[in-house]
Amino acid sequence: MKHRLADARVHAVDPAALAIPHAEKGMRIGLFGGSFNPPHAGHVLVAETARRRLGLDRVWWIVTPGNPLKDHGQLRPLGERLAAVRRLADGPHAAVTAFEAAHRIRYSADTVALLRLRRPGIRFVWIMGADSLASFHRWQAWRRIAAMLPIAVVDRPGASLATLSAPMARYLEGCRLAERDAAALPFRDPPAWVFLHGPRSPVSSTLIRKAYGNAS
Ligand SMILES: Nc1ncnc2c1ncn2[C@@H]1O[C@H](COP(=O)(O)OP(=O)(O)OP(=O)(O)O)[C@@H](O)[C@H]1O
Ligand SMILES: O=C(O)c1ccc[n+]([C@@H]2O[C@H](COP(=O)([O-])O)[C@@H](O)[C@H]2O)c1
Repeated sequence: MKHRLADARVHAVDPAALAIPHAEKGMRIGLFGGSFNPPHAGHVLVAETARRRLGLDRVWWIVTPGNPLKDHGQLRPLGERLAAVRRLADGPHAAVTAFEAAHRIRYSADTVALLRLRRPGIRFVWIMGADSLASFHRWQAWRRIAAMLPIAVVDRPGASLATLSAPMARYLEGCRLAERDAAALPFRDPPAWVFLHGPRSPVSSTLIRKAYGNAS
């Protein structure tokens, strides 16, 4: 296999999912990174909200080998999370990938840098829930990420107020688009971001794990 293997868990992953998805020049593509441990209806709502409001051609669900800020004790194997995401995110507007593992990538800054190199001419946008906005300043090289691509933040119950006080929101204060201009975001030079309100889902992977007796 041509990919370098990150660790033994990658052996259990469909090799097709370890490749960077195909994209045509000029496409608008949302990058939706997540642990998806497990994936749920809230994720589908985020992907669909971002796709419709930003006018994206596709959303790439990037299943992380492991969020560097989270404890991995309860993390299901990559192949299992990938298969579960595939069951939820099918259709012509979705691609599901685990290419980060094949490239030994831990940090999203490296994910974005690699994609810009390997897929030039694509209008990438990073997609995240509002809780991620609140902790974005703890991500490795977060200012560099914001300088590399526009960011769309989708509202989440319990995290809405974070927009006002989060260090990222303050740092990027002058670069926030009005929500009515969301469709222009993929065409904006970074840094640029938008906060999308709309239907919200209270579901979380933590709640699901707890419901199935797999707490924390
Ligand atoms: N219900 C939701 N509403 C809005 N955004 C969400 C929701 N659930 C997850 N997200 C966003 O989806 C991305 C992936 O989230 P993740 O896979 O960590 O799910 P989670 O439910 O937050 O998991 P956990 O409870 O284990 O922390 C993150 O950007 C997160 O903010
Ligand atoms: O790069 C980082 O420092 C970093 C820190 C925390 C989270 N992330 C990424 O954020 C995405 C969402 O993670 P999660 O666990 O909240 O689903 C996923 O792609 C992670 O790799 C990235």
